[in-house]
Amino acid sequence: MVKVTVCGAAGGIGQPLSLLLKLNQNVDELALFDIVNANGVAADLSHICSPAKVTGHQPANKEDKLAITSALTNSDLVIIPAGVPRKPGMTRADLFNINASIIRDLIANVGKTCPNAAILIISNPVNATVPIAAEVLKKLGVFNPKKLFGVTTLDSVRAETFLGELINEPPKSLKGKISVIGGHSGDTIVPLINVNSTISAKSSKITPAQYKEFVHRVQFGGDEVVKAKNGAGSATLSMAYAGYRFAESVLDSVAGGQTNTSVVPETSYVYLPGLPNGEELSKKSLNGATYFSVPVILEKGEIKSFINPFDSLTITENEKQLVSVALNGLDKSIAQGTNFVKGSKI
Ligand SMILES: NC(=O)c1ccc[n+]([C@@H]2O[C@H](COP(=O)([O-])OP(=O)(O)OC[C@H]3O[C@@H](n4cnc5c(N)ncnc54)[C@H](O)[C@@H]3O)[C@@H](O)[C@H]2O)c1
Ligand SMILES: O=C(O)C[C@H](O)C(=O)O
Repeated sequence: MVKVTVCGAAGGIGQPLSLLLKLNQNVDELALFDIVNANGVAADLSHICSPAKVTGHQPANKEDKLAITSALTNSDLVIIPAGVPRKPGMTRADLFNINASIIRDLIANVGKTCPNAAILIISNPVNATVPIAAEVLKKLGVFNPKKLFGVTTLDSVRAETFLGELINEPPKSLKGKISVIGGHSGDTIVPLINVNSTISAKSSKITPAQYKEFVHRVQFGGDEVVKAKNGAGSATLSMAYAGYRFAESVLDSVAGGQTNTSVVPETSYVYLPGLPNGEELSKKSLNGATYFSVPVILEKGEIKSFINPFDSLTITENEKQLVSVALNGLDKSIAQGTNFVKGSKI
């Protein structure tokens, strides 16, 4: 019996993401929580003839705690795209003031109601909302670093698409052959295109200008969408696809035990000191950074191990330089998220 809860289910990401989850044959119950329209979205999806039973959970007023509790009770996987998106001219960091408290409060409910669930954080700024979630769970004494995931899959999806266009490869064949590590905003996002020899050989044919443009598009792909939507929000449909792709890996690992070796690891922004060999990676190659996105191997809904990108001899000096820039930006966001919870009552 697998229960998945989506918090923010009526939003631009929440609705298409919930649709994709409704189609997943491994899901027995899909609980949709939102402060608006959760019941409407649930009624709509419930008519689809797939196995998952869909339930809507919408608080009657600000004091109503029953809706979130019923949405989370017995949940195995909680996915959170709740919060505000960017408008043109904003950075993801500008969302902190509103989204930090939304994540803090939702995670406090997760920690109290379904502390063993795997948690996928989509809400921005991911670089800070994941540390917020970790600190809340630590305060509650239920933090399991193997089950807290910042969703950065959209960066991988973009890298596969944009590099595929450049080197004339179907993007599908690039899955797992390039890694996007670091964080999820601007120059904290670091695409590595040399981790696979076949791709590296093809990529070596692109010009330095094309490579520079590729890195920029991966780092600032979100801005392209924000600009094109012109005030109507940020990426929703590509994000629903990406969020589902990551959720599907988690669900596969729940259903099948260890991820099949033919299944490619997805990258996620995680708390390194809580993972086997994570502290070593952090100290040796990341100046002690505590949160970083790395390709993770899953087993039974949690991280079994991760792939250390620095073990690959193919990582270039240029890519190492991108990592050092990323670490500066990450430091500030991690401290901001951590300090926010220190001053909060949970
Ligand atoms: N990780 C990524 O790669 C990525 C990609 C795209 C967007 N995002 C982020 O995802 C978030 C959501 O984006 P969107 O376009 O779906 O926004 P949206 O405004 O369309 O939807 C957000 C939903 O969250 C709900 N919500 C607000 N407060 C809530 C609360 N306390 N509890 C439950 N639900 C609540 C709103 O009612 C709304 O339905 C934004 O922060 C955005 O920046 C992240
Ligand atoms: O750009 C945004 O604000 C949304 C998201 O993080 C994205 O990368 O598309």
